[in-house]
Amino acid sequence: MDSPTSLTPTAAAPAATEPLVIMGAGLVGTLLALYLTRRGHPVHLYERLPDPRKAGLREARSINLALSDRGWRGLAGVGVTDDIRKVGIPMYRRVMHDQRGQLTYQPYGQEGQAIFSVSRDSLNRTLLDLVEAKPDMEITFGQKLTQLDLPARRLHLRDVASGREYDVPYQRLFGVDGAWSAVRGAMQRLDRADYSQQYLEYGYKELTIAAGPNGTWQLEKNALHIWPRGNYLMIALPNLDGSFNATLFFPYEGSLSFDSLRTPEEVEKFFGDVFPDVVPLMPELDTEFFNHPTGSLVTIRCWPWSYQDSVLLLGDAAHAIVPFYGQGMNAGFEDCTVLDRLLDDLGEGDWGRVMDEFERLRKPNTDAMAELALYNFVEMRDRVADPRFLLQKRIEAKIAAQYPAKWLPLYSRVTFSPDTPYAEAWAAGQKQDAIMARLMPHIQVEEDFEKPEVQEMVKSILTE
Ligand SMILES: Cc1cc2nc3c(=O)[nH]c(=O)nc-3n(C[C@H](O)[C@H](O)[C@H](O)COP(=O)(O)OP(=O)(O)OC[C@H]3O[C@@H](n4cnc5c(N)ncnc54)[C@H](O)[C@@H]3O)c2cc1C
Ligand SMILES: NC(=O)C1=CN([C@@H]2O[C@H](COP(=O)(O)OP(=O)(O)OC[C@H]3O[C@@H](n4cnc5c(N)ncnc54)[C@H](OP(=O)(O)O)[C@@H]3O)[C@@H](O)[C@H]2O)C=CC1
Ligand SMILES: Nc1ccccc1C(=O)C[C@H](N)C(=O)O
Repeated sequence: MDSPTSLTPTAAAPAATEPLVIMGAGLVGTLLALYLTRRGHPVHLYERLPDPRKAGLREARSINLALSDRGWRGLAGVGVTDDIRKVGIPMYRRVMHDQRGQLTYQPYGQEGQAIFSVSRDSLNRTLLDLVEAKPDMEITFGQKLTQLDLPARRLHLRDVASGREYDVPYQRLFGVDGAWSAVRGAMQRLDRADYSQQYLEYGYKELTIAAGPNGTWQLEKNALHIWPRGNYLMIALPNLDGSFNATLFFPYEGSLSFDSLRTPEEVEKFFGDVFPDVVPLMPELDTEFFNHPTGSLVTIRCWPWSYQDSVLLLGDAAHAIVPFYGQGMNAGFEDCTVLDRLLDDLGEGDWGRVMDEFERLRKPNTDAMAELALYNFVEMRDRVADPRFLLQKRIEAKIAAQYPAKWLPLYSRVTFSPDTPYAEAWAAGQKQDAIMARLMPHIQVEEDFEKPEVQEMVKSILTE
């Protein structure tokens, strides 16, 4: 994890009575609230949407999420892992489905290592329950931030139900209002604010693979399923009720695209041709395809993430990434861990310093994660269908077993490390890719790895 270096702790400030304001009660906002309240601060959370626990399910997108070690560490810091573990399903491997319905497998890590499928809604509700149980915590739902006066430290909010508009002063504001952050929007209008957004030419559509009789799973339960098709892909993550949430990542335009599938017949023909094994398990395919929204996919980078000592962006508001590594929420949870650690190390006497240090530590790592997410897009839609790639992964696992001190696969560094900085993982992964490019021409089948000349080559490369 990003750790502060050679910093002198400053004296902790007396507990502030004015609440810290958090804008956005999504995944990261609620976790952040738990961290800040644990430090003795009153917290006021504002959220644009109604309380999901009262309003029922909205038409949620990204229905389930992969939670991995960084996310678990973030949850562990406020002692809530047990609550979440109850609603998670471990996924130990990728299962690839080819066009004839044949399966290949790729374990995520070592025996017993898994990423967890959790429902966004359960996670959000659980975190909200935990937040609400704390004293000195206020959550106001249905309040949308419409304007932010940064120099005057004043929020302008609209009560969504009544339309009433009002101002709220603050001393410290945490902008955790997601990829389309209004807090960031205000900061972007300042002098020397950098901002970029890059959309993929792909969108995503969420679909359902039905549960079998008595809530049984019709595909392997403890796995993440992938239908890699070169230029596009579908994935599926398991739910507790026996269903799977499938997501099609597909071009917006072109000969095979959202644009080209206009009728139920076209959708059925397309799915029947390219995903034949799963179509019989998707009885609502047509309705869902035409009724569910098509989501866009974007990488957002900005700088700075803070304003004086009064505003800090975290989570997607600071670094929205495409979902292909399953790390957006995990990175946001890691933001909370890093901020908490900085507050321990630096004290709370100088928030400006804490905020500066936070963005300095986090930015290179979330930039690296943005690259990794794009890298995994190509891997998931294309490379996992290539037997040579799967062979390479098996060889990497053998190298890791033989030289554990020298080789940890990139996926493990990103996913199964609670704290390796993303930038360090990405740099090591690029080096490993270069090594594998030298080695693989000498390996045609798995047994070739045992040949003395290959063993010699591996040894010599690793000691270079
Ligand atoms: C298809 C898909 C799959 C994904 N899969 C994974 C995965 O497997 N693993 C993973 O780690 N990540 C995944 N992600 C990323 C993950 O969803 C995000 O990183 C995560 O939701 C970010 O949390 P957040 O709290 O920063 O933002 P959000 O969860 O978006 O929360 C922001 C909150 O702020 C509120 N808000 C917004 N604007 C305002 C305003 N003006 N006023 C008041 N409130 C406001 C919103 O209503 C929302 O509740 C996925 C994303 C997508 C799209
Ligand atoms: N990096 C990525 O590719 C993606 C990341 N995500 C993350 O997951 C979170 C939850 O996703 P989900 O529930 O689907 O949220 P939504 O995509 O439904 O977005 C929530 C709100 O953000 C605003 N919004 C959405 N798309 C855009 C856009 N292209 N430009 C400007 N504003 C937009 C809209 O606000 P209004 O109604 O006021 O206009 C919308 O109602 C998001 O907040 C985001 O952080 C989600 C999708 C893609
Ligand atoms: N949650 C996701 C959402 C969309 C796309 C991929 C994921 C993944 O989790 C991929 C997984 N990490 C993998 O590498 O197989």
